[in-house]
Amino acid sequence: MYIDRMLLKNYRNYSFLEASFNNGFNIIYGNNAQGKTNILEAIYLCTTGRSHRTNKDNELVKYGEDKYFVKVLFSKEERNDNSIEINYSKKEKKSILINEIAIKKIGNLMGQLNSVMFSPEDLQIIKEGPSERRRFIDIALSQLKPSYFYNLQQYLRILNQRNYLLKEIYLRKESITTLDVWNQSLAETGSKIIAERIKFIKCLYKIAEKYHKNITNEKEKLEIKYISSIRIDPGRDDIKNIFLKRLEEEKSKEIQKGTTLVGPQRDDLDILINGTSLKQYGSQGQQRTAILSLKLSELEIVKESSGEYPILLLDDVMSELDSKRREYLIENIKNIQTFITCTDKNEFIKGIDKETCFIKIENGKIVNNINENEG
Ligand SMILES: Nc1ncnc2c1ncn2[C@@H]1O[C@H](COP(=O)(O)OP(=O)(O)OP(=O)(O)O)[C@@H](O)[C@H]1O
Repeated sequence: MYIDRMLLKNYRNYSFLEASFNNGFNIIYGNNAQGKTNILEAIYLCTTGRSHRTNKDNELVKYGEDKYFVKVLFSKEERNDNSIEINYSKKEKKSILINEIAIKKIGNLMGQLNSVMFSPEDLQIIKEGPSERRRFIDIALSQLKPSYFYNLQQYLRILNQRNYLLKEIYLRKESITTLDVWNQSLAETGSKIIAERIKFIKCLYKIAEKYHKNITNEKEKLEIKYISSIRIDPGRDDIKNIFLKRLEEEKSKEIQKGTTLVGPQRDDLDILINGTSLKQYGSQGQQRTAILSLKLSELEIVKESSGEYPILLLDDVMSELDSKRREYLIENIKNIQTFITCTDKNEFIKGIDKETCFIKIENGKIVNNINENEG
């Protein structure tokens, strides 16, 4: 799949933008703070319905305006005139249209236009707390499987209600009579989420391990394990029953604390290099290589499951990688439409041997849009 054209109105620092892209590399270059990332953000918005930088649509509206408009026109194998349009006004709700038809739920957007974003902030997946790692899995899986997205939304609703009930039980003991019903719903939905995550991480690990081995000349072995707070033995245990058992075990502690202590909202990933924790002992370079391997495997998983590569968004990452890793990345994304932001376009000319579109951005405007073949 690839994006042919994009339109923006009053989005971030763009009053109006109309841009055409090619199916290969699109290099968006210019000085700092000119609006390069804003273009990638708008593409990402059309794939997930949310910005990768903020949850607040207000922030996306150009200063002094009260609504924004984003539209991308894209081709897929089965149809080449698809469109996604997002309209947001500070006074009304956000509306999303797929092929000119408004969708009722944001979940309908998932899987329409897939993208993988790779930016320096992705290091947080390794460096920060578990919520960053869960976010990574949830975004990837929601695009792959809209049913996962719906389950997750439902799970979060049940979790909120159950947490509310736990607080109430602490004050009024008799409220405990309804806890079992909530436990059943929580375990039913939560076990599906855990099962999907385990399956996804298994696939991701299998592919990422190979990439990592190649990049490091077989010196490093990358391992990724799903660590569940309900302490299951992946593939062997009946997740729902173990979940219910763990809720029973934690019951009095949960009532004391007024919150649910086990479930997918508490799970994490263990990422290891040669058997030791990458977060604790890995160098910045090793962490970057691991992220590169993860992102490359994500591309493969989307291709395997949907039949088409997603769009790749590389925000400022090229300058963070050494030349060997940069060449490895370029070599492995040859058949993927890629958007690259950078300050110096000459940095990339070496190694890019297919048609490349260079787009120079200055203060929220395209100052050229040339399709060049730099050979
Ligand atoms: N809602 C908004 N309205 C108007 N301008 C905005 C809005 N939000 C951000 N900006 C402006 O957009 C610019 C930043 O855009 P962006 O993040 O795309 O920069 P960039 O070109 O990728 O820069 P860098 O190379 O530093 O990463 C800044 O000038 C900022 O003031």
